[in-house]
Amino acid sequence: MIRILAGLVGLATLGFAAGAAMGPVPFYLPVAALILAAVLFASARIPTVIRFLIGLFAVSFLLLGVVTAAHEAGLTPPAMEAFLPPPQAAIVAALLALINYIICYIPVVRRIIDMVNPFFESDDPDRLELGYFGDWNVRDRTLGLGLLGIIIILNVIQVYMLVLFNFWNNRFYTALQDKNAVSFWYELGFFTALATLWIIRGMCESYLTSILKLHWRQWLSRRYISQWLSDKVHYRLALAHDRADNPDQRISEDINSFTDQSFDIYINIFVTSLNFYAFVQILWSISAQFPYKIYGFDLSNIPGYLVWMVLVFAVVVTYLTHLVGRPLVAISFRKQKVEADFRYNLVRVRENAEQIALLQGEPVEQIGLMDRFKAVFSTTLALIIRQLKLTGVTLAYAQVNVVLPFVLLAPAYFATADMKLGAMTQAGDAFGNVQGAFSLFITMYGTLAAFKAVVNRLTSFDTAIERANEAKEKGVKLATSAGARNIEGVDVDVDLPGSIGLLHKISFALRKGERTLVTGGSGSGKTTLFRSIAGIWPYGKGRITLPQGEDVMLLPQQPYFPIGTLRATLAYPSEEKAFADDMLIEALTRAGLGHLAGRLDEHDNWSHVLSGGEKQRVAVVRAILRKPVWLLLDEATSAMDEDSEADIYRLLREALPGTTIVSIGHRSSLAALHDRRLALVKDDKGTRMEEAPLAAFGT
Ligand SMILES: Nc1ncnc2c1ncn2[C@@H]1O[C@H](COP(=O)(O)OP(=O)(O)OP(=O)(O)O)[C@@H](O)[C@H]1O
Repeated sequence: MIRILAGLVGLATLGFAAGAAMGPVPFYLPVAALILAAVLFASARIPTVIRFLIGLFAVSFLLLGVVTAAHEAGLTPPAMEAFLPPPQAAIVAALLALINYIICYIPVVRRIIDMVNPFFESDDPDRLELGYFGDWNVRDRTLGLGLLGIIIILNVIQVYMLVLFNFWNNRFYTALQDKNAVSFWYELGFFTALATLWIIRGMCESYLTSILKLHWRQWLSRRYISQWLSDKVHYRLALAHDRADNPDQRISEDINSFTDQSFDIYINIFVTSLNFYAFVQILWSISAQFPYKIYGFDLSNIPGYLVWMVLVFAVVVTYLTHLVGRPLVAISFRKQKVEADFRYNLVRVRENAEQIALLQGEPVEQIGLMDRFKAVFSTTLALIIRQLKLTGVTLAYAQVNVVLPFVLLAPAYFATADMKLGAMTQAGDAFGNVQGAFSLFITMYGTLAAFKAVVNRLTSFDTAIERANEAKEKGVKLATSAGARNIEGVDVDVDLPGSIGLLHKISFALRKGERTLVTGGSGSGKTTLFRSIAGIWPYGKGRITLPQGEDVMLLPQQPYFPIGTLRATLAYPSEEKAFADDMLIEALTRAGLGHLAGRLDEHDNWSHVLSGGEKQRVAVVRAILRKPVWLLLDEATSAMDEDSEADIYRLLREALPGTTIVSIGHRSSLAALHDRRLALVKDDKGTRMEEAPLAAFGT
């Protein structure tokens, strides 16, 4: 597509060049067309979203260029005269394409574009809600680029309308000054029509922008959530907690801010550039009408002196703003972190309400929470103070700007008898718009600083996810073998985070069909060894071989409960409706939870409702429903009395005859429920795993 456009612009170059050679077409048109054609050819390799914008500007260039050339050649009807675009508008379109191309090569901007781009390339299906115009099934790429294009066009219309307002300003005040009632009422009618269009345009832009941001956020959230949850990345991130604090906040808030701000910043800069172009011409052309003498030297002898004055003023203030505002990026970054820490700790109190109440831990929780809040307080204070300084600079700048145009224009106004008030107000308006464009950096400093912090948090999250993915390759290797019957480990090292050794060169075989009890002192590494067998522990080396295609299920001491219906809790991690009612009820009854059979569709936080023993029975129900080939029980019956524990083991043997059970446990009564024991034994040389007599356990 972009190559076809490049070809068209190439053809236009020839056409404009011929026109210029014959006279009427201005020389800058073929020059701009040639540069644009080169940009389009080179654009094949840049991100889609920017290529699309360049394409959009190239189409605008072609349209404006043809209109301009036709006008210069005297081919446009006189009735169209008032509506023709200004002669250099085509150049601005070409320039915008060039600028968009160049920014791709600024490293920090490129990093942001690379984060923005994937949505605009995505083939994911989506649904666009357009109110009265119905709902449409579209790909995200079509939705993103389509809405972006419309919003850009709406913004061009906005700038065009601002120029119309500027000229209206002159006519309106002149009519007032001349006490010309007819002209006054006519201009008021013109204003009403323009203002109506302004409102409709604004509403369309606001709606479409919000819809685009919302869909983009949805897409990004889906992508980050899937990366975070895939391949146990979330678990490895939690283990290496220094890498990316509070992933929840990055996914919920940072993505929201990113989609919100990156779009606003781009549109803001785009509109400001157009504004700048439109009004700098007006200000430039009227500079000569406003003589300004300093020590006898008339400044209006300098072409466009008003523009230069605004520029010098803005450069000085921009530099000052940068000096004052620079630390904002780091402070904003820290603020996001401490806010998330504070919120997370509040959630932890809510989640562990019972434990805290039983231990009467409220005072210490309060101290802990207020400590967290202290960090929020001091960071917010640092932010307030920094923003105060920045606000001082921007407010002072804004106030000076109120009077500056008049200070510069007044001497000429008073000295020139026939100068109208309208000319003065139009110049003041143009002055304000140009200075607004120059001071974009100043007014947006706070937003840019916050945005940079958000970009940093998302990129460091990306890096952390990448590292967590790399860590997947580390740790004990799990190999599956078609010929294997048992789970076997040979010379396995299991480490703790920070390369601290836990188990060194241990070898073991968990034999199919044989109930094995793994024992060892507290903290000897039994659970961590189970994590390695389950394939989630990323620290260590060696190889554990498992029989191919055989499901391994691990039941921890404290099972996880999602918030939802009891049915969903029992089926977890399968779909809520994965099991028929009679299967669920039978499993519940066999596990001693028959009293819950009527509550399958009750929605609750079941981990707070059920007793410790009941929770462990629910985990057993899950195992019965899933029927794994290997069932690893990590103190999974510790909350039950010895008789209940024996019942549960009997149930597992009956309900899962093809399942091999391997348990970790401390109770001597477990000996009778197993066929064999492996013990982790610690001595001066480290911890080793050895065969141990069952009878000797617990004595
Ligand atoms: N995520 C972790 N980060 C750092 N150290 C850990 C982590 N998990 C476990 N450890 C440490 O590894 C050691 C072994 O822990 P593990 O839970 O495997 O022991 P265990 O034999 O199952 O103990 P217990 O019988 O008391 O349950 C302990 O010293 C523990 O502090």
